[in-house]
Amino acid sequence: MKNILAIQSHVVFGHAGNSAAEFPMRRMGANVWPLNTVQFSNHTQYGHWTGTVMPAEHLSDIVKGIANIDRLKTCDAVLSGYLGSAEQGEQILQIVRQVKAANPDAWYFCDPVMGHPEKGCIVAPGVAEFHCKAALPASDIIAPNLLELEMLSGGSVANVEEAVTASRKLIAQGPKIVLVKHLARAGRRSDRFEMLLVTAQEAWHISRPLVDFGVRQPVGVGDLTSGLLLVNLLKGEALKPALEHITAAVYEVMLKTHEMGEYELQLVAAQDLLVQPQHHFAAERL
Ligand SMILES: Nc1ncnc2c1ncn2[C@@H]1O[C@H](COP(=O)(O)OP(=O)(O)O)[C@@H](O)[C@H]1O
Ligand SMILES: Cc1ncc(COP(=O)(O)O)c(C=O)c1O
Ligand SMILES: [Mg+2]
Repeated sequence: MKNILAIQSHVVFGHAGNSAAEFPMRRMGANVWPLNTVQFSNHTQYGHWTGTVMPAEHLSDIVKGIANIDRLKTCDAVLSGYLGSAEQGEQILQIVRQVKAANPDAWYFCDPVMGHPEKGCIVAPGVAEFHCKAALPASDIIAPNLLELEMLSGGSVANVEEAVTASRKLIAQGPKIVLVKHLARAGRRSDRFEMLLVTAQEAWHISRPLVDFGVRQPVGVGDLTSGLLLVNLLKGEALKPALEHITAAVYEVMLKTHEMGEYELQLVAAQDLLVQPQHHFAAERL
């Protein structure tokens, strides 16, 4: 079994951060150690929420406890996502160093959640800068959406070719794998949801149909996508089948959510489809 220390948000109602990724990662066969950066009532795209941002030291305190029972060496990957403060970022990098000292084969998978004010994804000040300056060079795998890719690479990205070039710019600074989770306006077609998986040698493009949710798009899709990719790669899947699986798995969740007329991702209802999707989308090598 692979063990993932998952450091991101927790929402009590609904699905975002660990509340979107923890169950699917377990359902895919990985052990998850959820370490929550915040505990909120609900995700921020409702416009208001209650709850607490964990003090930055809380993160290292918990990891110290795991080190004290000598289990840190069994950690195969650190996954980070939505942070409650920029100070938490510094603690996470310290934790990554500590995990890698205990297990030199462990990976750091960074989902650089930077916020999206127009969509209502609210992130604390300094978090975007933390991802650009500190998390990017420390990561082994990074999974930006289009806006995050532009912020990380320091330039605009208008099409697939530019997205590959921007991803390789990131690779030159640290990570070995870049997942562009949503090509959005830089994609080939506006009626499809497209992603890219890029390494120094390879680039894969994939697309799935858009499900019509109107203006109320489900949240937590990125967190689900990142978690599923990490599990696939930890299981030793090659890039192409890993990308194909996560594309179909997330599509099944979107379809189920739409079919049930819900706003929150229907992860429990779609759990079997998530592991064995009925749809298949073929990735194309660029
Ligand atoms: N098949 C699909 N049909 C319609 N919308 C989708 C589909 N897959 C993902 N989405 C939506 O696309 C958006 C992706 O958000 P974006 O900010 O680009 O990435 P991330 O979730 O990583 O932050 C989300 O609003 C999500 O609900
Ligand atoms: C608490 C929380 N965590 C995580 C996210 C990230 O969600 P997504 O996967 O859609 O980027 C959000 C987005 O609003 C959020 O409010
Ligand atoms: Mg995101």
